[in-house]
Amino acid sequence: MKLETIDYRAPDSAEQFVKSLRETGFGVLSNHPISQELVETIYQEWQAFFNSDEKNDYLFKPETQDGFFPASTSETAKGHTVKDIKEYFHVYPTGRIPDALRKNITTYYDHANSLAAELLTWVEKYSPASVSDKYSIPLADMIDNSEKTLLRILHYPPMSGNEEVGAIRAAAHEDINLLTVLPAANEPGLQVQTKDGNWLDVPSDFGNIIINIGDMLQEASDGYFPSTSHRVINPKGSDMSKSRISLPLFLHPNPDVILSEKYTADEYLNERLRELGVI
Ligand SMILES: O=C(O)CCC(=O)C(=O)O
Ligand SMILES: [Fe+2]
Repeated sequence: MKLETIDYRAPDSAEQFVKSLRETGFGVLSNHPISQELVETIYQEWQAFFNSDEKNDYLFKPETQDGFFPASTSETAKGHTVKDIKEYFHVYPTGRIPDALRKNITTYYDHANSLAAELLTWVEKYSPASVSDKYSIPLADMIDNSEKTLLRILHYPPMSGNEEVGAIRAAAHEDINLLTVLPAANEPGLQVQTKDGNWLDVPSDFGNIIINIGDMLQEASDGYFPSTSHRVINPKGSDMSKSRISLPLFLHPNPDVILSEKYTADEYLNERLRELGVI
């Protein structure tokens, strides 16, 4: 298996993109409309924020899940026992955001959401009728003005050498949401698991946008679109002294959206958050 980078502006980009999602759970787009300059500025601004003590003024609230999640309370991926080596901040439209960082991050949130809605129309268009018949409403409408869509700014600190044995930056996991939209991070490390169980580097050329399927789209498509396991491995050699910043946007439907015969979006999310032990 290989992950091909798809030119967003190519005449057959939609079809190729959905084919890649179906076969690998991932799609990589170049030449897309998200400003790389904006992404770079965000990486710089948030690196400074994570390096400062100000982050501690924004400790996350369990009820709303917005704010700063320190490394000490960071996630343990489903099925794992060791915490990931990361800290992060959750941006929601109604959540807390430091004033100085608000403008760029909310601009990015809006732009990435617009791209995401377009990509969901691509997924819908190239879903076989037997699959799209199962969608309760058009996929793009599911996320329209959703306050549940989450932008996570992740900081993987330099390796100290004192990490817990077996800990990695992000242990293998699947995302909970419909699709995840992720600009290539400022350092490599993201890998996707192939059907035969091997780990493959996701092309991380700066400027690419990486999209992956989450469990909610897998549920809504009755398994046609696979939610693929991915992870972020630790750097080696001189890269150990470098931080890594990444910016996944997790597309969440409005809570009342019917995902499948079994679940609304809200029921599905709560079940998963309970399993993770964060609510
Ligand atoms: O940092 C990355 O590149 C990916 C992060 C990720 O998979 C996640 O937070 O769900
Ligand atoms: Fe993920």
